[in-house]
Amino acid sequence: MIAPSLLSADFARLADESQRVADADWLHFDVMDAHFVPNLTFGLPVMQAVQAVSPVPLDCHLMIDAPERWAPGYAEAGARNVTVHAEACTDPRAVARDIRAAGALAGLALKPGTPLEPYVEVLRDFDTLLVMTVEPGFGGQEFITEVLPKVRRARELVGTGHLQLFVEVDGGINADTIEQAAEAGADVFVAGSAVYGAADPAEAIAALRKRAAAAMQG
Ligand SMILES: O=C(CO)[C@H](O)[C@H](O)COP(=O)(O)O
Ligand SMILES: [Fe+2]
Repeated sequence: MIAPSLLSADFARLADESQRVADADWLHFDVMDAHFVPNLTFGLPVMQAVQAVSPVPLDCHLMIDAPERWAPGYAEAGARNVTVHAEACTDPRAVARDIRAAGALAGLALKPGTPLEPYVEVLRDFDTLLVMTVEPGFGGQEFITEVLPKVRRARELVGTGHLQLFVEVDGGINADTIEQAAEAGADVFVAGSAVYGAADPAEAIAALRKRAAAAMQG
């Protein structure tokens, strides 16, 4: 699945920008609070406004402190998937339960330096694992190749049936890096600048999808 990130869209035209990626699978919505990450974007009221007009289901990535307080609201508003950061949660299982009870898929995100192993059992209660391939906070950064073993390990755990979840990668995904991520086992690809920075976002999505599918078959 390809999930363009609105972080790289024109914030003054969010309705149009969601229409421009109507062929995408999920529309990635990066919530930043200037505490968990050193940047501030948008929150629940803006998400509700986008949700009302978007032709694509929303994938909310909450880069915020105290996600337990806010995550269920995004699910209640109609998000398809709501992801919280492991580093910000005191009880990730409880957050997953609340997100699912409110009707969305539940995701757990790991920063590049956060290991997977301590979260393997917790992830049995989640639907999505978001592996950050840049330090969270900004779009347009370079893909961190060193994170790929974490993607491989997650795919292995899904392959053996220990986990059942989407393996999503976020940060620095473009026509080149998407192949490495797909080969390592990712199946959801967030792309901000590679989609919204392209002259034709629909074409960019199709090209990314094609490259990922070819790499996955290989
Ligand atoms: O979570 C994020 C940053 O914290 C964004 O989703 C991500 O950076 C997408 O932007 P790009 O594809 O330009 O790297
Ligand atoms: Fe994100």
